[in-house]
Amino acid sequence: MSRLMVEKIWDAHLVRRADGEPDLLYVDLHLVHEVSSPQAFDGLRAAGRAVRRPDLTLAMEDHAVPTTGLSIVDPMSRTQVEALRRNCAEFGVTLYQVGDLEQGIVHVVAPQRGLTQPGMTIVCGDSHTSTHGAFGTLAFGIGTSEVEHVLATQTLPQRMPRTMAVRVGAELPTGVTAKDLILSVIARVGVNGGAGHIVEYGGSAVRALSMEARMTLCNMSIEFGARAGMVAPDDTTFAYLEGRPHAPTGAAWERALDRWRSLPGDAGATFDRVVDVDGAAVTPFVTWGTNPAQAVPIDGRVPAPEEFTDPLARSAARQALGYMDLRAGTAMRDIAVDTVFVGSCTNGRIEDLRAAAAVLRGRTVADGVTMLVVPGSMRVRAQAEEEGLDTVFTRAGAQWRAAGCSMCLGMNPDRMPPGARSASTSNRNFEGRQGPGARTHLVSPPVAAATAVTGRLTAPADLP
Ligand SMILES: CC(C)[C@H](C(=O)O)[C@@H](O)C(=O)O
Ligand code: SF4
Repeated sequence: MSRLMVEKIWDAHLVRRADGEPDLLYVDLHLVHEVSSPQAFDGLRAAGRAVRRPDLTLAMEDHAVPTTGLSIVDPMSRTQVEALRRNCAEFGVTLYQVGDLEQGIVHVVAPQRGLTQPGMTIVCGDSHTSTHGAFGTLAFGIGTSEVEHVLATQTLPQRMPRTMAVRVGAELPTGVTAKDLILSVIARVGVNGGAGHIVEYGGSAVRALSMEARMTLCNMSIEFGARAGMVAPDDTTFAYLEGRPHAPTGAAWERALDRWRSLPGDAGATFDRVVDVDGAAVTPFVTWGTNPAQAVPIDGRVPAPEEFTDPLARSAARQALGYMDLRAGTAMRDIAVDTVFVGSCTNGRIEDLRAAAAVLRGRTVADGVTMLVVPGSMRVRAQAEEEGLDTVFTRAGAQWRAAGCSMCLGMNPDRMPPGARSASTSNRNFEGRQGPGARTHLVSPPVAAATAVTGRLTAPADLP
C-alpha cells in the first residue's frame, strides 16, 4: 500500500496498537526545557521512577534566561532554571546551561548539532517542536503530563492525525523569505486551518529552500493549528547534516542515506486535504493584528472589521485594532515602531542573522528605535561573530545579545513596556506576548532590519 512520509515514520515507531486505543509510539529524541518540565520530574520522583533513556533526552535553558549575563534575577525564572539543573543532575540528563557554547533555544540547537535527523520521532514540551519536521522528522509538542510519560517510558500514546499538503509551486521571488510564505499561508487558511492535521510542505518553491528556511516554515505550522509540519528529506537535507557532530559517519552515513531516501511519500499516497500556493505570487508579509493570520502584504493596509464576512473574524479584527491601537485603512508602511527584535526559534539562525545584517550593513538604526539581535544559540552567535555580523549590528546601533528565547515571549528580562510597538521576527503576536500591553508586528528578518532603519514597517526594496 502506498504510504505518506508521516505514515512510514509512524509505522516504524509503533510499539503497540490495540483496538479503540491510541497507538503507542517510540520516541527517538526528547528535548526538555525549564518551563514545561518541573512537574514532570516531580511526578517521576513521586512515583520512584528513573528517566528511561537519559541518552535520548537533552535539556536546555532557553525561555527564562537573560541575554545580557549569567545571573538570573527574576525569582520565578530562577526557580525554574534551578529546578531544571537539580532535576538533570539527579536523573542523569545532559543539560546545556546558560553560558555554555552548546546552549540556545532547543529548536535551534538540536538541528545545528545534527541531533535532528530524517525519519526520527522528536517530542518536547513545547509547541514549536514542529520546527524539526524540516528534516523529514515527525516532531511535535507535548504537554507536561506527556513529558513525564516520555521521561518514564520513552514512548507516547498518540492517535494518527489527519494529513494535509501545502504545495508551493514556482519559486519565491528574490527577497521574499520562508517567513513571508508561511505568514501568507496562515492568512489564507486561518489560525485553525490546519487543526488536527500533520502538514507536509512540498512543491518546487519548498524544494528550493535552504534547511534554515524550511525550519522557519515548519516552525510556524502550529500557528495555524497543525500538530506538526514536515518537509521530505532531499540532497539539501543531507548536505546540511553531513559532518555535524551527531550525524552518522562512514558506512553508517551511507546506510542512513539509504534509509532517508526511502522516506518521502510513495506515488499514489494521498493527503486528506491539499492547499496549493503560487510561490511566485508571495510578497513580504506583515501582521497587523493579534494572531498570526491577521496579516497582509506590506503593500497593504490595515483592514476594517467590516471587510470580514465571518462574524468571529470581524469581532476578532475589531478587538485586535483596539489592542494594536490601529485605524482601518492605515498603510502598513505608515506604522511606526519603537522596537525591533531579530531572533527566536523561527528566525534566530545564522541565515536569518546574515539576511538582517545584509540590509543593515552601512546603515543605522533610526533614532528612538531599540533593536535587539539575539542569536538562537551560542554557536550561531560564535559563527556570526566569525563572520563579523556582530560588528554590522553594533555599528548600526543594535544590541548584540547572548542566546535565548528573549523577546519572543515575556518570560525573561527582554520585555517590552506597555504600549510599545515592535517589528519582530518571532512567531506569535498575541496580546501581551512580548510584555503586558506590548504590540507586535510579525515580520521576516530583512523586513525587521529595514524597519529598524526607517522606524516604520519597511521592505528592504524601499530603502534608498
Ligand atoms: C513555554 C512554552 C511551553 C511555549 C510553547 O509551548 O510554545 C513557548 O515556547 C511559546 O512559544 O509560547
Ligand atoms: S523562541 Fe519563542 S517560540 Fe521558540 S521556543 Fe522560545 S518562546 Fe517558544
